[in-house]
Amino acid sequence: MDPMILALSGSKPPTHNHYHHDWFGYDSSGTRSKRLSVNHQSLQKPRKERLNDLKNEKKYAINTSLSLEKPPLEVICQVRTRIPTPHGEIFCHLYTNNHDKKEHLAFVVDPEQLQREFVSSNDLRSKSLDAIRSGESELDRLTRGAYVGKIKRNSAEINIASTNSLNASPYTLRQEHKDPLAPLVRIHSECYTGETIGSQRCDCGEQLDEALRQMFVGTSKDQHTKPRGVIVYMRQEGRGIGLAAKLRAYNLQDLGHDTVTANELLGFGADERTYEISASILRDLGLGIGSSGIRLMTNNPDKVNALEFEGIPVSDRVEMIPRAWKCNHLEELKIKGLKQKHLFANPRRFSTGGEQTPTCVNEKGEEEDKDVFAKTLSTAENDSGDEYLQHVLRRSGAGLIGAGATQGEDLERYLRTKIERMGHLITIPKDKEQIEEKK
Ligand SMILES: Nc1nc2c(ncn2[C@@H]2O[C@H](COP(=O)(O)OP(=O)(O)OP(=O)(O)O)[C@@H](O)[C@H]2O)c(=O)[nH]1
Repeated sequence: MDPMILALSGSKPPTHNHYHHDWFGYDSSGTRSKRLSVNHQSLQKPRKERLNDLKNEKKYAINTSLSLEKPPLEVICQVRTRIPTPHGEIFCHLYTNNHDKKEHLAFVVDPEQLQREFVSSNDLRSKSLDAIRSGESELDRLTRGAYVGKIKRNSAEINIASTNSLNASPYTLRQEHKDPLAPLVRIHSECYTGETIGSQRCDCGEQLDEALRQMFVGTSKDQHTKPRGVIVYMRQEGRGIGLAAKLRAYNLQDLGHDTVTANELLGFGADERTYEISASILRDLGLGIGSSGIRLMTNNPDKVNALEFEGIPVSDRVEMIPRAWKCNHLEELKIKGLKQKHLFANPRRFSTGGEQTPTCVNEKGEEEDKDVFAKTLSTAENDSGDEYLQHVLRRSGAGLIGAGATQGEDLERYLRTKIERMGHLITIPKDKEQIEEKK
C-alpha cells in the first residue's frame, strides 16, 4: 500500500477533492455545523438538474420568441459614450434588457448634439439614459454618459462641484421643427467572423461600414441636410443561432449546402431572429409612434415587417447594394495591383485625406464615371503607386470600418441565396448571374 494513501486516509478531517462539496454538513435547521462525524453534502445541484438548467438558459437566450413566459420587455440604456470613427464621431449606447442576457448596442450618428448646450426635440437621445436615477450624483451621470454636448477635460470638476444639485429635469429642452427626413436606421446582427477578420463568406462587415458611411454622407437617393442615423447592433450572431452553430453551418456549406439548408440541417430555421428588443431600443431613442419614422437600411423584407409589427413607422426602405456589385466595371479596368480582393479604391477620396471609405462610388453612393475613374486611378498609380496602395490598405481605423468592398465566390453564393431563397429585395447584376459552382 502506498504510504501516501495510508497517511491521507488516516488524517482528520480527511482530505477531499470535490470542489464545492462541504465537509462539515448541515444540521436540521440548515446551519453549517462543525460536527466531526462525516456528512458529505454537495452544494451543487444534481448533474441532471444542472444540465436541465443549462438547456433552459440556452433556449431562453436563443429563442426570444418565448415572450409568453417573460415579463413585459424593458430595455435600459446603461451607458453612452462618444466614439470617433473613420467616418465621424458617434455615440455608442449599451443596452440591457429583461428578456435575454445580452448587451445590445446602438450606434447613434447625430454629431450636431456634440456642439450644443441644450437638448433639441430632434436629438436622437435615449430616454432611459437621461432619466434621473435615485441617489446619483452629477459625476455618476457624466460617467454613464447622461450629459449634453461634449465632455471637456475640466467637465468632471465643474460637475462634481455641483453634485446633488439635480432636479427633476436636468436638461433644457428646446422644441424645434421636425426634421423633414426620417433618420436612417440599420438593424445589424453581430457577425464575429465578418466584423473581426473580414470573412468573405458574408457581407456583414461591409454592411456595417456602409451603413455608417451613408449615415454621415447621405444615400444615393436622399440629400442629407446633416449626418443622422442609428445602427442597432444586436448580439444575434449567426441570424440568432450563435457562433458555434454558424461555424458548423459553414462546414455544411462547404459540403455544398446553401446558407438556408445548412441552418435547417442543424435543426434551426433559416432565420431565428426576432425584433422586439430592436424596436424597444428605437422607441427609447425617440423613433417610435409619433416620430417622423425611420428609413430602414435593409434588403430583408422580414425586418421591415417585423419593425412595423412592433409599431415602428418605416417611411422608406434603403437598399444595401454590395460594394462589389456597384463596382463591376473594375474587372474591365484590369488595374495592376488593385485587382486584389476588397480593393476598390476611389482616388478622389483618397486624395482628400483618406477619411472616407474607398469605393468606386462617389460621396452620394452614385457610381463614378468609368473613364474618369480609370484616368484618376492611373494618374494616382503613376504618381505614387506604392504609397497609394499603402494608403488604401492602411486606412485610419484598425478594424473593418473604413475598409473597402468585400467580394468572392462564397459571398456571391451567399447573396444569391438570400435573394432567391429568403426573398431579399435586390437585383443580381447581369454579369454576376452565372456563379461557377465548384465541383
Ligand atoms: N446561420 C448563418 N448566419 C449567417 C451566415 N452568414 C452570415 N450570417 C449571420 O447573418 C447575420 C447578418 O444578417 P444581417 O446583415 O443583419 O441581415 P440580413 O438578414 O442579411 O439582411 P440585410 O439587412 O439586408 O443585410 C449575422 O448575424 C451573421 O453572423 C450563414 O451562412 N449562416
